[in-house]
Amino acid sequence: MMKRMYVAPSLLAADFSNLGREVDRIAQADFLHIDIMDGRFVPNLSMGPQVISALRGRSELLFDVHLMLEHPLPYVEVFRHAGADVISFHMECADDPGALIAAIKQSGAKAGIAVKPATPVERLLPYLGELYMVTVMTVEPGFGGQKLMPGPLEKVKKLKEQSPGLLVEVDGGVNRETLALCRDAGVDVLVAGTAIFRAENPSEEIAFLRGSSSF
Ligand SMILES: O=C(CO)[C@H](O)[C@H](O)COP(=O)(O)O
Ligand SMILES: [Fe+2]
Repeated sequence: MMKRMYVAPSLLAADFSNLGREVDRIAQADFLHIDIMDGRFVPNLSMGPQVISALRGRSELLFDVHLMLEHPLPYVEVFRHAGADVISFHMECADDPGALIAAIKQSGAKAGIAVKPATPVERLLPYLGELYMVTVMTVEPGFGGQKLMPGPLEKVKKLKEQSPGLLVEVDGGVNRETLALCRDAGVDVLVAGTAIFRAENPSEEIAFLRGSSSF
């Protein structure tokens, strides 16, 4: 029996002139992945809390907010208030990961940590017991539409061995072609922007990635 994976379409690849309608097109997903970029930690800017607030009334999906911010702490409460269910920050810019996890939990959200492709998984180990999710980046953060790097998938295996109950998400370049690599590594949550939002039929892509379809 194939493991059923969770699917998190990444809003970054949606048609920004029609975000409400775009969210309706992926209503049968599990999470909505929302990339927040500050132009400092990553060389790109994306969107702010207003977009999340605007979509919150339109969607019942769990909002999985991926903060690519150099200084995330002051924004935890802001994004929770806007409607985030899961808030993940980057290990590479966390002076005090314990304090960030505590702030996210205090806000009422579930806590996650994301890691860039070159960041060793060992840096996460002290925090695994406190986390709902770890996001393993399979591209350099900053842009959608890149090619998946297989190397970081080794981290997924290690994380699942250490902490079987933790949700391990992969982010970057996930599509029909790279799905098997992710599945073999033991991934729980697939982020897919381009593959889902640029598809003619996003529902079909979601079902295919999830493993509940025999396309
Ligand atoms: O965090 C991200 C980029 O920093 C995005 O979530 C990611 O790139 C998803 O887009 P795609 O599926 O098109 O690769
Ligand atoms: Fe992301």
